[in-house]
Formats: sequence, C-alpha cells, structure tokens
Amino acid sequence: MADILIKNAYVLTMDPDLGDLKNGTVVIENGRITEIGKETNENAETIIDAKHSVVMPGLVNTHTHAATTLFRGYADDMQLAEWLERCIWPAEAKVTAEDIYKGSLLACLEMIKSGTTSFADMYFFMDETAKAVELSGLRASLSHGLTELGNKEKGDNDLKEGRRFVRAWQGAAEGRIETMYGPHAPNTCSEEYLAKVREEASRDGARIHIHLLETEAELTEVKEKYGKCSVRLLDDIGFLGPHVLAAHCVWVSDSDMEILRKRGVNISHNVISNMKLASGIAPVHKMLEKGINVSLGTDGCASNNNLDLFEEMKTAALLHKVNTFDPTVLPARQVLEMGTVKGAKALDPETGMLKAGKKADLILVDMRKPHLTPCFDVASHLVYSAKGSDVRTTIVNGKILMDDYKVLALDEQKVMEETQKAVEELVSRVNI
Ligand SMILES: C[C@H]1O[C@@H](n2cnc3c(O)ncnc32)[C@H](O)[C@@H]1O
Ligand SMILES: [Zn+2]
Repeated sequence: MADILIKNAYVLTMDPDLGDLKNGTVVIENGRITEIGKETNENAETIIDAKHSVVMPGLVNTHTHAATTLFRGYADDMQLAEWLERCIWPAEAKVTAEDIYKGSLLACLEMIKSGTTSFADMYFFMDETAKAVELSGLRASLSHGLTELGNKEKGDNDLKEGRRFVRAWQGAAEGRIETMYGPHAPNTCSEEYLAKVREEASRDGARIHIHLLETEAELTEVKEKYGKCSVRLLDDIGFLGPHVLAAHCVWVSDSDMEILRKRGVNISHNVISNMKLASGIAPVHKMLEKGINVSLGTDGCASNNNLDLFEEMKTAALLHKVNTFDPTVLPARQVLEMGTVKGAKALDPETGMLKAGKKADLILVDMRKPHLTPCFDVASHLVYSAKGSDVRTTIVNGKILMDDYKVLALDEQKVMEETQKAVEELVSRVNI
C-alpha cells in the first residue's frame, strides 16, 4: 500500500514531457513519487482529496539567512554597506546560539506555511539552524558564513568552524540536510582565502554558496584591489563551476555572464532584497537567454522582509518586464521554473518536478479564493495572483508537514511566542 494518494487535483508537474493534468493523481511511497496519472487503483494509508487545489512541486529558496527573522523590520531603508556595518553586524555580534535556533525555527515555520520545501542558507551557529531543519521536516543546503574582513585569525577560525559544520551535518536528517562552504563575498574575503575555501570544498566534495556582485560598491572595490572584477577574480583561481551557488549577480557584465555560463554556475536571483537595498537590477532575462541556471531566493528577513517565494515570483516577473519595456519577458511558466525546477537544479535535482522517481517535495495550493476566481490559466494565477498563504498542504520527503493549513511538525503559537521573547531579551541586552 502506498503512503499518500493525492486525488482529484490539478497537477502542475513542471515536467515538460508530462505537462499539466486535470483531475490527476499523485502517489507517494517511501519519500518518493511513484506514480502520476489520471486514475489509479492504488490504495494508500493517507488519501488527500485535492479538489479545487493545484498540486505542484514545492518552491525552492536558493538564498536566505533563515535566523534573520530575528531582525525582521529592525533596520529598513538603508544601503547594503551601511545596513550591514551599522546595524546588522553589530546586532549579530550579540545573538546567542539559542536565539539562532528560535529564529531559524520561525523561518522554517514561515516557509512550510508559504509553500517552500527546501532552502539554501548561510549564517552562523549553524548547528542551531540544522537542528531547526531536522525538527521542522524541511530540506536544506546549509553553510557557515565565512567572513574574513581583513582579519586572518577571524578567517581561519571561520574556516575551521565551516569545515567542522560541513563534516558534522552532511546527509543528516534522513538525507534532508546538505552542507556547503559559505565564503561571504569577494569583497569580504581575500583572493588567497577564497582559493583556500575552494580547495577545502573540493577535498570534502562539498559545494559552495557565495554572495557575488550584489552591489556596485563590490564591483569598484574588487576592481581597485585586483584590477579585475569579482567573476574574473574567482575564475582565475579556479573557483567557479556547477558546484557554486552565487547569490545576486546584479553587477555582472556580458563577459562575466559568458564565464558564469561556461562554468555552469548556479545563480540565485533575490529581486525583493535587491530592490529594498537599492542594489540594482540583475540582468536576469539575459542570463536566462544564455542558458544560465537562474533560480529565486528571498535573502534574509532583514532585507526582504519575509520568506514568501510567491511574492518573489510575482516581483521578478514584473520588475524585468518594466526594466526592459517588454511585457513578454519572464512569462509565468518561466518564473515558475525558476521557483521550482531551476532551484532544484541548484540544490537537489532529485526534487523540483512531479515525476515518478523524484523525491516527494510538493505543495497543494487552495484555489477556492476570491482573488483566484475565475481561473483561465493556473500558471498565471500562481505567479500573478496567489500568495504564500494560499498553500494548504506542504509535503517534504513524503512526509506531511502542513495538512490543510494545520502545521503538524511544529507548534505554531509556541514558535512565534518564543522568538518574540528571545528578541525582546536581545533588545534589552544590547539596546538595539
Ligand atoms: C552571512 C552574513 O551575511 C549577511 N547578509 C545578509 N544579507 C546579506 C546581503 O544581502 N548581502 C551581504 N550579506 C548579507 C548576514 O547578515 C550575515 O552576517
Ligand atoms: Zn544574502
């Protein structure tokens, strides 16, 4: 007998061979999708009637700092350098491991409720984020942020911790946790340091998560220091490849894009964070045209200020249309691909699509809502009309984490209360 049978659904498979199925079924067994079709005789332990719902792959958030839910709304309306140096880094210097656990758990809760089934994270006290992922049931690619900032001793200590974390958690939580190395950015880590990280990562068979060309300031700083931009700098030390996940890539030139394409680098587009910090507009449609794998990220709640990938999809679709004066740019289906298949390619290609054999990471979106009525085109609704709060059921690795709006894995009220309390204590401790 199967574990879960979802029936009467509009199945948006994101599989180009299968397309969409009206009145379809999805069968799940041992954490994997075993069957997708019109009808089935299959029986199952749990049967979900998905009438009036869309079943689709869970959304993939390819760049965030989960625990920064702690700083949601704390420092708004500033530019990146000032925001980090004057507000975020001083506050982060005062947080405890327990704070990070609570902030990460809140992020996991928010992601489960808004249809995100996996995410890539870079932060510190990462054991705490890993514990939160383990408990919540989500899938994640986690890295300890390595920020050298001209201080060799700090860089070495960060790298030591990053290495320990990579080795301690790789494959944990029934294989839901992948670990990565997380050098912060080419303007906060030196060339030698980045080369060392690259070496360590390849020795451990781990992938790398980095901020890349987020701001014009980084472009100028790196050019002044090395006589070349960040992409060339990384390429010259053999850093780039399909094992690299690069967040932002706002200030990439045509020749940078060519390098990123040639090396098969995965890009995470963080449109709302880039807009809020006024970092600029990434040339996303050009990168997509070149065949670069561009997925979506929210960045942290300190610069977004939420983790709702439905908002991210709509904003990306709209911004690139107006920026190019071309409404045909980033149509709904392509944006859905960025939020699912392309994100999965960057983190775990065994997810991101509803297809027999893939890992069972999927969501049910409730279409019985005023703002989703009438419905001419499901893909259009998911990108232009739906919200994270329309997600009614979230399944990861074949396990139901939210069932018809009820989160099973976590105590919602308790998670919110505890984080609120932790932030109040943090504020009284450090006077932020
Ligand atoms: C891991 C560190 O990175 C910091 N951070 C959060 N958001 C951004 C961003 O958009 N660019 C660069 N660095 C960022 C985070 O607060 C940690 O200190
Ligand atoms: Zn970031």
